[in-house]
Amino acid sequence: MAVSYATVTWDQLHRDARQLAAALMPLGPWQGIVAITRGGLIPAAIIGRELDCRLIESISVVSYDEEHQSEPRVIKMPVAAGDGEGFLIIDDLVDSGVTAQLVRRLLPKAYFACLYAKPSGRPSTDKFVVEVPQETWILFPWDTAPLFVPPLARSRPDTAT
Ligand SMILES: O=P(O)(O)OC[C@H]1O[C@H](OP(=O)(O)OP(=O)(O)O)[C@H](O)[C@@H]1O
Ligand SMILES: Nc1nc2[nH]cnc2c(=O)[nH]1
Ligand SMILES: [Mg+2]
Repeated sequence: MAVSYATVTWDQLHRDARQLAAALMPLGPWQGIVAITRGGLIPAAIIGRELDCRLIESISVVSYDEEHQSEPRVIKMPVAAGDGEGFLIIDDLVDSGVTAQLVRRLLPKAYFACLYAKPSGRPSTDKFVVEVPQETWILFPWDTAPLFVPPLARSRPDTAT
């Protein structure tokens, strides 16, 4: 279980994806992008737009049920990407690095980039934007919604901090 949570807003995610695109631009041209679903889909769309890259393939991997990790399962292969030559692999984050290692084995010539990296996953990336502590759980904009919070003066004494 995570010790703390870090919330990423849509604005922050967009800025971080554009920063990643700027770092990837001089390493191109890229023939295509492989998004790791589902978390890599929105970052891949933003990066594809910035790099003017319209060939977006996907690989579907299931690694977590909420915060519980399981053996990763590939439920759709990225057939258009061949061995990965000329392709970028994009994901939202690496945590243990297990998902990234699995996808890299399937696309050995591709370049792996993500927005956020925890220390255990960092060696499995070629590029990332922000390092996040291992015990922090990242909450993406699609994981959250604004919620009413009562004013301090109206909260029960035993719940006020
Ligand atoms: O480095 P790891 O420990 O392998 O974890 C990273 C993976 O876990 C999450 O995917 P998840 O399986 O939760 O699926 P989702 O992208 O569909 O939400 C995240 O989007 C990465 O793909
Ligand atoms: N949303 C989210 N998914 C994950 N999958 C593995 N680590 C994380 C994380 O920190 N946040
Ligand atoms: Mg994922």
